[in-house]
Amino acid sequence: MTDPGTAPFDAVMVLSFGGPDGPDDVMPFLENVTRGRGVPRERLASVAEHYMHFGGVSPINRLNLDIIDRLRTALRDNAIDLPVFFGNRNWHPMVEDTVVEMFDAGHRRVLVFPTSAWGGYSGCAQYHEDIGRALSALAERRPASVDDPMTLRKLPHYWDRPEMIEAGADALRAARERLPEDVRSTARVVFTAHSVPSAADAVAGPPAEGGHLYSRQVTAASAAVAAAAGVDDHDVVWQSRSGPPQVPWLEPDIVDHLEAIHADGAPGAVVAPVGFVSDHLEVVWDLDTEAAEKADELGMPMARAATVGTDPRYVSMIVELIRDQLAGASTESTGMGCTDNGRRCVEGCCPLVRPQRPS
Ligand SMILES: CC1=C(CCC(=O)O)c2cc3nc(cc4[nH]c(cc5[nH]c(cc1n2)c(C)c5CCC(=O)O)c(CCC(=O)O)c4C)C(CCC(=O)O)=C3C
Ligand SMILES: [Fe+2]
Repeated sequence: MTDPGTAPFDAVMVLSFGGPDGPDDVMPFLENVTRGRGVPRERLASVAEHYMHFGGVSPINRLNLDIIDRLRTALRDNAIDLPVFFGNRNWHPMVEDTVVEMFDAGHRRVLVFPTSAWGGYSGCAQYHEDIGRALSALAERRPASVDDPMTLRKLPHYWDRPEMIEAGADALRAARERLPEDVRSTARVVFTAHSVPSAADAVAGPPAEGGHLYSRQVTAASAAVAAAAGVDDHDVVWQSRSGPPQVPWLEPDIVDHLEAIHADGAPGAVVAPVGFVSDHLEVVWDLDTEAAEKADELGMPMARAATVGTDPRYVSMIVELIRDQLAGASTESTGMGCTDNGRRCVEGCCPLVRPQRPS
């Protein structure tokens, strides 16, 4: 038998968040997402409403299937003969089922591409946990896997890859071109990413680095995209906060921020969703609906930049990440976020912080 530590990789799994495929899926999906994590009932009901505006269907599954389709083509074009599987944290196909399916098909060394580019609990550690949970399910459902184990290697954070920065910069320029001509050069450029509890961000990253890994990465990605697009000045804001209102999350919120820059005299805004790779619900609801309505109400022209997932460079980047591994990269040499079988990147990094309710 080949040593499982050195055998070549034999499959790829795209690991994502998941989303409902119809109205009956919405509540069970939301219950999976929150799994006992202090999200108030009212917030769930209002998020369910957002999904219901789109017939109870999140665009995320279709968008991921499209990325997978293009990835299969790109692997074939690069003579990389690896099948691509799909698994999710919160909705079907569930990662637990996909890992059993891969095992049954004979795969033992799998590269896992997460649809989050980031560090932090929600962007990285929780994907490691998904892998760990799927391996526990495998051990229960396929006892033979204990003696014939699988290795699932999560690929590293990729927010800083040149393909991401260049695709983001082109999307930003294209959005600016869609604004009325008289505000194009003076519109405020605003980058946005998913908010997280401030306490979670404070402990994100290797303990020795002083935390805030996620917000530091989002800030650095925004600066790099702005520079590549020739933008001198920009803001970084947050969106889609959840949790009880008394618990602090990263601020300012995009909608409040539009009011603030309008009051400050901004003649228009370009909103760039740097935190997301595709136009899933957080983008089409929180930006294209809520933020766009606010901009309308203020009479301030706003253009939303495309997410990078549709850019061919996104899929080229995935191929490069895979190629590095096929060339023998180790988890240590690969960069932060890359570990096997759900291990944390660094001892004690990115712990789950339970929301503290004020006493
Ligand atoms: C950092 C981050 C990313 C980016 C990294 C990544 O891409 O992974 C992200 C992505 C996404 N978040 C998404 C949806 C939701 N996030 C929620 C809740 C939460 N997100 C959080 C953080 C993040 N989330 C946090 C700290 C919570 C609080 C509760 C908890 O700790 O779990 C809830 C529950 C209801 C609510 O509270 O809003 C929903 C429905 C969708 C799918 C949209 C679709 O269906 O198209 C996607 C891609
Ligand atoms: Fe989220």
